[in-house]
Amino acid sequence: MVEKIGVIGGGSWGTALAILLSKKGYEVELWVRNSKQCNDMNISRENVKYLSGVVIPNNVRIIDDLEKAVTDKDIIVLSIPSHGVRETLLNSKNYIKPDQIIVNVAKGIENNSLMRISEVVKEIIPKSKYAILSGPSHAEEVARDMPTTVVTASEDKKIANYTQDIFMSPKFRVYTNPDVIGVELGGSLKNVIALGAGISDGLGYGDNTKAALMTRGIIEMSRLGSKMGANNETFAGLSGIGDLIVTCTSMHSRNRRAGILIGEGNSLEEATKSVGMVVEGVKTAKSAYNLAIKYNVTMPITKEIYGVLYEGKDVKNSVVNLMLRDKKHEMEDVVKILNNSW
Ligand SMILES: NC(=O)C1=CN([C@@H]2O[C@H](COP(=O)(O)OP(=O)(O)OC[C@H]3O[C@@H](n4cnc5c(N)ncnc54)[C@H](O)[C@@H]3O)[C@@H](O)[C@H]2O)C=CC1
Ligand SMILES: O=C(CO)COP(=O)(O)O
Repeated sequence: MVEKIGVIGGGSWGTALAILLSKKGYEVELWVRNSKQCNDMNISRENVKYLSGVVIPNNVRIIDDLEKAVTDKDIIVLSIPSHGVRETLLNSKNYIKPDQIIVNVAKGIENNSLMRISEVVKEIIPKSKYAILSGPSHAEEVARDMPTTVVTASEDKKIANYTQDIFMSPKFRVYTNPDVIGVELGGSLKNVIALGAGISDGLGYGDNTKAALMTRGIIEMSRLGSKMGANNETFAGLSGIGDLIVTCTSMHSRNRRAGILIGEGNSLEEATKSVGMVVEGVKTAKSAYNLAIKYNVTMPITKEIYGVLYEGKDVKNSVVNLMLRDKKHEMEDVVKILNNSW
């Protein structure tokens, strides 16, 4: 049986995944919200704005009709920015049936509700079959067939295994993990740390500083995850440290690039405008900051990034604040986290 797949969201990631899935022989429809962009993509067979230089195969049907894109699909891939997921699901829920599998690839946490995407999906389509696909996977490289590894998580093992089979290819290796909370949090929270890594680069700091941000960053991500019910080991995997590494070090990273611009003295608005694609870490910084308060978890890096983005804090003062915190035993938190006694 040929699987029918609707990829909802024609940004860089949706386009790259539509190409990957179409090469596997599935029937793929790619929904692009903007009609002009949809038309342009049909003419040029390229997503010039979000993924230039990559040919979109003719067997990917590019459409702007959301109803058609979700109707009768075996799988619906949600590849829109996290802040657009709720609205898009509300607009399409009447056409989605409970036996269709929803694979979310967005990495973010809602600002007002502080909900993860699985929770948003469950609220709007209560009986849906849900999986998340996440990990170190820049669209620019996946679309060019560069070896990439990711993880899919679902509460239902059968759905995780099915999603693994659907996406797996010789250049795209998919692992499974039952920990939906951990995989969702890892992919979302790493974007906040990546903004920090970019800011550090923009300030002219070096590899030592970035290594510090990444190492202490994964610790505070795990700390929050632990309180929210994630499995701590997940943060040592592809959706945790793996994605943190790629996002903090790659020039493809939208979050890191925005951070660099902020570190160089640009405003948040100037930075996001210049990147021109979704910088999920900006909104997630607000959600993570509020989750840290809600769960009474210490997240110093996230707190400083929030201060820079939303309270007009000077980035240099933030570095000073982080460096001059109270003295600590390095492994204290780690042992507690690993023992699940945090
Ligand atoms: N680009 C990448 O390499 C990867 C991105 N992701 C995640 O995938 C999600 C999508 O990211 P990208 O494709 O990079 O974004 P993008 O910035 O390349 O494109 C976003 C797309 O979503 C559309 N859009 C924007 N706001 C919308 C809304 N409110 N409702 C419906 N559609 C809307 C835009 O028109 C555009 O087509 C994000 O959560 C991102 O973190 C995950 C892995 C890799
Ligand atoms: O999550 C991503 C790659 O795994 C994409 O986000 P960035 O572009 O910020 O790295």
